[in-house]
Amino acid sequence: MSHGWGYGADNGPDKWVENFPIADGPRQSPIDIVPSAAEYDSTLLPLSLKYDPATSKGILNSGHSFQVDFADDNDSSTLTGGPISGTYRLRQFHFHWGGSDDRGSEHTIDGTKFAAELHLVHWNTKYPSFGDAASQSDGLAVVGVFLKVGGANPQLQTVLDALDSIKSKGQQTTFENFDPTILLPGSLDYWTYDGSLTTPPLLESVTWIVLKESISVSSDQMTKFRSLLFTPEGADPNAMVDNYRPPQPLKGRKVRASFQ
Ligand SMILES: Cc1cc(C)cc(S(N)(=O)=O)c1
Ligand SMILES: [Zn+2]
Repeated sequence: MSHGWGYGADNGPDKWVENFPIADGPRQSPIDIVPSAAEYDSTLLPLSLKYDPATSKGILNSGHSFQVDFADDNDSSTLTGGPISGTYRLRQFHFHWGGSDDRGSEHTIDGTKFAAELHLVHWNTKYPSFGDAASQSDGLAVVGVFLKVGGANPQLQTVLDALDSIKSKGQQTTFENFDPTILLPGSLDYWTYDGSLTTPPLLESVTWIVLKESISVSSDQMTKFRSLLFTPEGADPNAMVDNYRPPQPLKGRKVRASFQ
């Protein structure tokens, strides 16, 4: 039984192309963002993120990260404006992080890694479902937010307090009445480019919207992320750390900025 993809030496990002040839595709993510090379686009609209806390459902250890899932059977929690057309519904958010504070983000800025990165995943309601949207070139929109080590983040702590209940792969618990807006920085200025999912199946269906302003996280809070396990209960424990893909070739893509 060949083991599935992961982030280890034998099944990590450099090996994914063996089972997912799109890994070498023309619009892969993440990328290194070079602000001086990004083009200000005055036609880009402000982001409009409208989330209803009543749509948050549960929190799950997926074995690759942890995610908070949202009810997406109506337009209660949506992304509109920004670089996208139409309405995209919030599906889930999750994080990527490192084994130490000097690494962990997927996107980088002028080669600088952050300790972690938050992804808020939305799907285009012109398609009937998330699954359908995920295979379409304009199917998904992911808002990325960098976590920079500094002062403790009280808003993040409410999420981290739930991690004791989902230590192992496959564990989940309820996580209700949570508004992810509280995780966002003060400014919604962003860079945007056409990319992909950053984990298999690496589908090239994502409009990436990476916020310029980071949110804070303390070193102690980073330790909490690292208390999770890649492995299910009863298996040899393998700490969930370094669950990030490194930047991929730009291959001629333009990165636009919503700000000057
Ligand atoms: C596989 C996968 C699924 C989802 C919903 C989101 C991602 S990511 N890391 O590109 O935001 C990856
Ligand atoms: Zn992600």
